Amino acid sequence: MIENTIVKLNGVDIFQQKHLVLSNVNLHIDKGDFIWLIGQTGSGKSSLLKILYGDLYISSGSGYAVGYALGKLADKDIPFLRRKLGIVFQDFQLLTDRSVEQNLQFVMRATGWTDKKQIADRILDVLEKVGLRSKLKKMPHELSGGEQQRVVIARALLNNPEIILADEPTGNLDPDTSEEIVLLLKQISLSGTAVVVATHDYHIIRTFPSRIIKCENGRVLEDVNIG
Ligand SMILES: Nc1ncnc2c1ncn2[C@@H]1O[C@H](COP(=O)(O)OP(=O)(O)OP(=O)(O)O)[C@@H](O)[C@H]1O
Repeated sequence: MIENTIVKLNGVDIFQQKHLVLSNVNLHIDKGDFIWLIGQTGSGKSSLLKILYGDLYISSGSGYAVGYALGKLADKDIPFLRRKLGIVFQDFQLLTDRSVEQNLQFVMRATGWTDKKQIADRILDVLEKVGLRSKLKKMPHELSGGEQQRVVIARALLNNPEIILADEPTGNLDPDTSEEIVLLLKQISLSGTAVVVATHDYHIIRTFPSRIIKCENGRVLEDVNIG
């Protein structure tokens, strides 16, 4: 496997239950790539992301992501696979009864961190990256939607992932805040972490032009131009 390759799908068919959602998917993602993922509701964007984070299994073709052969994933591999991926969804999924710091600590403990100093340092490090160092002790409801989404991105960065998968990360945000979040994700990609963003927002794609892939009629199309 070439050193820069983060994801490689070859001839993969993607099913939800018995329904073939996407067929013969070929996809190559390198270190530091920033990719827009578009397509109508129900076209298969989330299903494609699910294949990458081991929530759907590959039954035909071959797939590789962050060091794992997706066709051979055992249940015990999945937590380790997910540590190398950062997942960011539209609804922020922060624990509402815990502070920013406690939300991040919770994930770190769950993913095997034990040293208190290392945990504290890493939390400050990721909050610095998303510009929220001063919000350490705040509760989620004390933050704006954009700030909450930044905490979710900070959480996704904790284990230094090779790729961030973001499913409609700006779906609940106003246009200016959406741009700030995408700018942050762009910066993250420039530092070497690949980023895939599923979105319906063509305006933001035009603001931040990059490679576009599209789910359409059961296929994944490459190098799409949205005009
Ligand atoms: N858990 C499931 N069980 C069965 N079918 C499903 C399941 N989840 C999704 N599907 C079906 O798979 C197809 C693709 O859905 P998917 O969620 O991947 O689309 P999407 O492009 O992400 O849509 P959206 O833009 O609305 O998020 C749809 O036909 C959907 O109904």
